[in-house]
Order: sequence, then structure tokens, then C-alpha cells
Amino acid sequence: MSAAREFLLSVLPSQDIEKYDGEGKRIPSVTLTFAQSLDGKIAGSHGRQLTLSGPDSMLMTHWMRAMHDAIVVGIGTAHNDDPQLNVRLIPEADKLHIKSPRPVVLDAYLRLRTDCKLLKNYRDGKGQQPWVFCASDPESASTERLARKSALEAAGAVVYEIPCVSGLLSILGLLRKLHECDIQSVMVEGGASVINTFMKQASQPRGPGEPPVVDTLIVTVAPTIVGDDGLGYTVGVSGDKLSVSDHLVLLGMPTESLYQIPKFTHTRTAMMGRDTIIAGKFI
Ligand SMILES: NC(=O)C1=CN([C@@H]2O[C@H](COP(=O)(O)OP(=O)(O)OC[C@H]3O[C@@H](n4cnc5c(N)ncnc54)[C@H](O)[C@@H]3O)[C@@H](O)[C@H]2O)C=CC1
Ligand SMILES: Nc1nc(O)c(N)c(N[C@@H]2O[C@H](COP(=O)(O)O)[C@@H](O)[C@H]2O)n1
Repeated sequence: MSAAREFLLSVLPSQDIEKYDGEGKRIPSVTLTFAQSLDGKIAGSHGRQLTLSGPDSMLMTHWMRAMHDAIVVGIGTAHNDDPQLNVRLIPEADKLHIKSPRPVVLDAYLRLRTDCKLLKNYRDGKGQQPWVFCASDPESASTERLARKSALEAAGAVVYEIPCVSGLLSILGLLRKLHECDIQSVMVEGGASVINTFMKQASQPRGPGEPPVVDTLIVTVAPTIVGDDGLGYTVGVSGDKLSVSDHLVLLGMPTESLYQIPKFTHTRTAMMGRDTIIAGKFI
């Protein structure tokens, strides 16, 4: 077995574990993963796509894709990078029993281009059918929106509607729907806003025994510096806000909506070529 596969199998949760959210509804396991520079950037200036991963860690990412049922990106990434999200780097000899994950795009207002590679690959028989998640908000049921939905469906997408708040789709709504559609494991690749949302979701206060929404974090760190105009991600809160939260507790105010810094334990670090891969579990 390759070093990349051995590493991933050692840090990813077993697929036999049944996962439930705080309301007792089944949800898939979630792996949050991305590549960053030493200065914490995931893209260049104005979001220009960068190849941060070297060949070895990029191959590991393709193995990671093969180990998940679905792969999630935001519409920002879909527009900016026009990704394929497949497992094309895995050698043919190893491809017999694996398949590319189901591509899932978070696209509240159905802005995905009908000529994107995800849809083109599906139409050409070279990829799984993309699922596009949009807002179920009745206010957005305009003629224009219905036309975009029809155009995407005609181009090959399956469109699902889920609740949305301020332009952001509900992560629990997404995960519940994915599990209903037989998705047991989800790999979240980005971009910056989606990483931020999943980090926040993973750090929300939980009931006793309730698992974190994100199970595993796997970050590729490339030995390069992008510079201040590169695109970073944020985890959602600063230490200062935590003291505000403490202050509110003192005042007896509800704190359910306040986020904390995601709690995370390191599980393993490995070198893949020139890159460092850091894996951990949310707790
Ligand atoms: N280095 C890496 O591993 C990766 C880098 N990227 C980079 O990230 C950049 C794109 O990042 P962003 O512009 O932030 O776009 P994004 O891919 O995070 O998509 C954000 C958009 O998705 C929609 N959305 C719907 N529901 C959402 C939710 N619950 N949470 C967050 N977004 C939701 C919103 O319209 C939002 O503007 C690109 O420059 C791309 O190259 C993207 C993926 C991986
Ligand atoms: N692992 C990793 N390393 C990088 O350096 C990256 N830029 C990314 N980006 C992600 O991969 C998507 C492109 O996928 P395809 O090559 O088109 O299959 C891109 O959209 C990001 O999600 N990842």
C-alpha cells in the first residue's frame, strides 16, 4: 500500500460508525481539507488559483477523493477554478475498484455555469452527475431562478433545495440531505468561505455525546510563501471574541449563537514529497 493511502486510512474515521446530528438525524462523516502556503494562503491575489501541492501530496488528495462518497466545493471555487474533482492522477492499475466522488456545489442562487468541466465531464461520460445545492427560500422563486434551474438540469445537474440564511446554505440541511441520498462520507475542499463555514459549524456548542459536524481536518502545507495579497481563510472568531462571550455569560445573555475556536487534536503529521500533511480530529 502506498504511503499516502496508509496515512489516510490511519487518520480517517471508520465508515462503520453511524453519525447523528443534535436532533438525532443521520449525517455523513466530514473531512475538511485544503492546501495552504506557509503564510496561510490558499490562493493568490484576487483568488487566482495556485498549485500549492507538489505531485506527491496532490496524488494523496486524489486518493482522499477516492475514499469519500462526495466532494463539496462552493460556487466561488467552481467559478474561479472550474475544477474536475476527480481521481485522474491515480494510476490506471489502481483504479479498478475505485471511483471519483460525487461532485457537490454549494450554489445558493444557481450561478453555476452550464459549460463548466463538472457538467461537461458528466455529459461526456467521464464523471459522476454533479449535485447543485441551492436555497429553498420562496423569495428567490423568480422566473429567472426557475430558468437557471431548468438550464442546469438540462445541462446534467441534479438541483436540490435546502434552507439558506443570508446567502449561506445550511450545513446541517446539506449533510442531512446528502445522507438521505446515500452519501456516507463527504470531503470538503473549499474555498475560503466554505472552509470558514465548516470551521464555524465544527466549533458550535454541542449537546452531550453529539459529535462535531466536521470529523477530520487534513491540511497540506506547501513550503512556499504567497504574500499578503494572497487569499487566506479564517476560522470564524478571534480570541478577543471569546472574552466577549465570557463577558456575556457573566451578564446572563444567551451564548448559543456565539462560536468558539474549533477544538482540535493532532493525530498525525507526514511528509509527502516536499509538503507537510497535518491531520487532526475535531473534538
Ligand atoms: N488551496 C486549496 O486547497 C483551495 C483553494 N481554493 C481557492 O478558494 C477560492 C474560492 O474561495 P471563495 O471565493 O471563498 O469561494 P467558495 O468556494 O468558498 O464559495 C463561496 C460561495 O459559496 C456560496 N455558499 C453557499 N452556501 C455556503 C456556505 N454554507 N458556506 C460558504 N459558502 C456558501 C456563497 O455564494 C459563497 O459566496 C479560489 O481562489 C480557489 O482557488 C478553493 C479550494 C481549495
Ligand atoms: N490539494 C490541493 N492542492 C492545491 O494546490 C490546490 N490548488 C487544490 N485545489 C483544489 O482542487 C481543485 C482543482 O481540482 P481539479 O484538479 O480540477 O480536479 C480546486 O478547485 C480546489 O478545490 N487542492
